[in-house]
Amino acid sequence: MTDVVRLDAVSKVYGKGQGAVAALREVTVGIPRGSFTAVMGPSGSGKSTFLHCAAGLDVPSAGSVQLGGTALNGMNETQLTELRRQRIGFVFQAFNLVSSLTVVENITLPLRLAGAGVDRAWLAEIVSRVGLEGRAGHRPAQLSGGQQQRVAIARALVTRPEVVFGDEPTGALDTMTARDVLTLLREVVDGMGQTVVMVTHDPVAASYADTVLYLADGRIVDSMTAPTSEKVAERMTRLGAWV
Ligand SMILES: Nc1ncnc2c1ncn2[C@@H]1O[C@H](COP(=O)(O)OP(=O)(O)OP(=O)(O)O)[C@@H](O)[C@H]1O
Repeated sequence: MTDVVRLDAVSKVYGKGQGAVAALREVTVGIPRGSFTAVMGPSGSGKSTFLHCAAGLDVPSAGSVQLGGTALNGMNETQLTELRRQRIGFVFQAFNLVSSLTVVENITLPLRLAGAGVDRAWLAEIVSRVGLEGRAGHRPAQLSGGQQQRVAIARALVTRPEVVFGDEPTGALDTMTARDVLTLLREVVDGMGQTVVMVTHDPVAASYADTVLYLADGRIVDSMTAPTSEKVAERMTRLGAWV
């Protein structure tokens, strides 16, 4: 499998001088196309910084990031914004839907922002895959939390991005609803060939991934394939995440 995201010796330092914080330290990793990756680690280990650097939301202090073979280094903010809009999907803990827009308007918003047309067949397929048929005209307030996150996932998929990044996508959901959303993300990988990279604190969520990357103090210190929630929890305990 080819890597859709590549980080080579990526470091990120916030601040300067005495107050400088090294949030990432020479992180090198490749994310294979069509894979589901969970990023875990103790609080402050650099998970969000990793996601932000990989997604072009933040610029590394050193090292290089590639997305689908395109180097992000040297891109200006306009180019990065365009790249994020066209080639990356995002799913956040807080859904981040526009309350005044309907389900379909929310899903197609990235296309309208990019000035692109709507492929009706593709839209119908996405709405069906995320299980929102019959809800197209609803507004977010008329939906459950799980349904709202399904809208956000559909919105992330609508541009056929190279990769979907999730920042605690199930963090605001109850256990059962979270499992439904994780099952959907798994289907997005298995059925659509999408690549998903998700930051999570939850070993159960991580167990839906193909690979778990463990960050500690800004470095990738371990990875695990075929994770189970028990193995993930045990590894996190050894990292000192929950002591
Ligand atoms: N904008 C910033 N300015 C200064 N320091 C920052 C900034 N963002 C993050 N940091 C610091 O960088 C380190 C890594 O932060 P990051 O948010 O990536 O960790 P995390 O693993 O996502 O944490 P959490 O699980 O608590 O969300 C922390 O020490 C944090 O305080």
